[in-house]
Amino acid sequence: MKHLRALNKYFWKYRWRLGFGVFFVVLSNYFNVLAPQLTGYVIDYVNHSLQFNGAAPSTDGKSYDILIKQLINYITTMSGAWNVVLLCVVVLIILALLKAFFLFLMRQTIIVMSRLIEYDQKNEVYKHYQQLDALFYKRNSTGDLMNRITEDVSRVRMFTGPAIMYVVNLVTIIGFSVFFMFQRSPELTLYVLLPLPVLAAIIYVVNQRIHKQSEVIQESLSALTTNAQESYAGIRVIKSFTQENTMLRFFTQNSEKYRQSAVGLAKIEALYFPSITLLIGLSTLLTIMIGGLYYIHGTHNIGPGTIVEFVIYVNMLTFPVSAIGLTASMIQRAAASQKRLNEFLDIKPAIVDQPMARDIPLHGDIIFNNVTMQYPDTGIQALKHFNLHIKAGEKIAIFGRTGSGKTTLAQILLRMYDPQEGHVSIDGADLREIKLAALRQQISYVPQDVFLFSDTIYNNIASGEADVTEEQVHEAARQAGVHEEILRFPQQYQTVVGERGVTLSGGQKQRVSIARAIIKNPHILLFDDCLSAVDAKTESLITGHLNNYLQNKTAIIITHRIFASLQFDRIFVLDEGVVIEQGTHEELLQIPDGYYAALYQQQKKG
Ligand SMILES: Nc1ncnc2c1ncn2[C@@H]1O[C@H](COP(=O)(O)OP(=O)(O)OP(=O)(O)O)[C@@H](O)[C@H]1O
Repeated sequence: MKHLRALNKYFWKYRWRLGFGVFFVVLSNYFNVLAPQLTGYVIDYVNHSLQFNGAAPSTDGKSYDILIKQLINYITTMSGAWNVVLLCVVVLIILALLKAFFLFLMRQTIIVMSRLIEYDQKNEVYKHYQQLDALFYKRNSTGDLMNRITEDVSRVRMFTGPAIMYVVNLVTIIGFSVFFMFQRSPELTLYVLLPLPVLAAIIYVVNQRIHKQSEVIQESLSALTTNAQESYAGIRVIKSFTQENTMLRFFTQNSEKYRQSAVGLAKIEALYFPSITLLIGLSTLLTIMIGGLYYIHGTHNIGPGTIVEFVIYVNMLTFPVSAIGLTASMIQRAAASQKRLNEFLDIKPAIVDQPMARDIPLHGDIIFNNVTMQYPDTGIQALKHFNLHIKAGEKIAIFGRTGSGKTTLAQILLRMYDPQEGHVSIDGADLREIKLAALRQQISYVPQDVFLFSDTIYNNIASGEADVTEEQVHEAARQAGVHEEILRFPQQYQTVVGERGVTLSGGQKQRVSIARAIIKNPHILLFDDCLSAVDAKTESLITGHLNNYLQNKTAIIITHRIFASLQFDRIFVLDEGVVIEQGTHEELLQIPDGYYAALYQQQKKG
């Protein structure tokens, strides 16, 4: 339950809605409990007036609510049982309407509040997800992240809405009805309420089982979501390796686990409701039996009216009491879900703005000083005492075998990870002294694994840049050598890419991604193997454009290909996290058995 304390800030925010909601529940239940008193009285009235020639029964020793008392006073001045019955029917209808009206207002306040909290909470979780660093995303599966922001938030809503409503309803209805029952006959009340402790015990035991089972269900649902999400994302691989059946088997296994636990829960719940109905039935039976005995023996001032009144009270208690279990399990599930949400919300992103961080305009004098980077989860040392100095305005290329640390270098420059040792600075400022947003806004990055949003090509290129013009988008696409191809699509720049639209080729995606980087027009550009999927002709077209575009910019181009038409000031070769060769193209070709020279010869032959 302590996990739910995280919701207090929302309850405070919506305190007026909550306060009014509780008030409406109280009012609706108040009008609800007046009905049995009036029904009891009218039965006694009819009974008495039939026996004593139209005389009203005495109310001595019987206490009624103030409103009912007023009505009874008025009734005693009336003549004719038929008129009294008619008046009582009208009053009962009015009471039912008042009850319904306040029930409506109760839902309008408490349930609406729960929807508002759900909305706020989803935004809070999403915002927090956005702030978390790359390591967090490595450690947690997408299915799990999705599950928490959807399923867990929904379960918490069941607490902030229905559960709170049921609890307030339960407390007020029990409070009101037990109060009036006690006033009427304490003995009969005790007998009628006798099955309640048994009910509470059953509810407790069953709820423990429901809670355990719910936890199992939630876990298997997470596994199932992850499983399904990976199959959709990797559908091309699955199909090309004809792994559909294997994936289906895997999904069916996970699904079977979910089915078993869900069916288990349904069985427990199936037992639960009949037992409650049985115990409530027992209360009704006790009311009629003991109330009947009192009436026969003429004791306790009990007549048929009181018996009917008690039967209505007992039935009135049926739903709220049977909802105890449901409500308790809602609260337990919400607590478990909020615990899962808190686990993520309590994670502090490792990469954050330091208090002294500033918004510095960057030109691109980049220094890696003795940088060692070890990935925390794998323990792999990707850079080892790595040194590199790139002067502002230089264009450098980085070569190296796969896994030599090239992408890691880019990740560190963007502060996706902070190195364990050493310093990285731009224009003399340590990366940690530069505001994260300022740093990332001033570096255009084209990643190795291109990602485009399911949106139009236009929006993908313009992404994030508020005031770009159409001409700028077209020019960026021209520079990236993809403008002509975009114009060939029927919808041109309005073509939707991805799941809902056209699937772009690998090379087209890379070039749209380059156009997206170019449009930012930053001083520093970081291209990670971003021309690997284009043919030689397109490559020389793009590198030709880039030669002009990159003038006066600092560019780091990570690649496995030697571009004939792109002039680099210096070239570096990495191996196992250190620089093993550096110099100009000509200098590197002079290194006997050098990696670069060998690559050049190999590509020349090709
Ligand atoms: N997020 C990560 N978590 C753990 N280990 C990683 C991570 N990213 C890379 N590594 C490891 O760090 C080493 C360097 O990887 P990196 O991606 O920097 O190589 P690379 O030179 O860019 O390779 P490629 O040319 O194939 O892209 C590799 O051994 C890799 O397995």
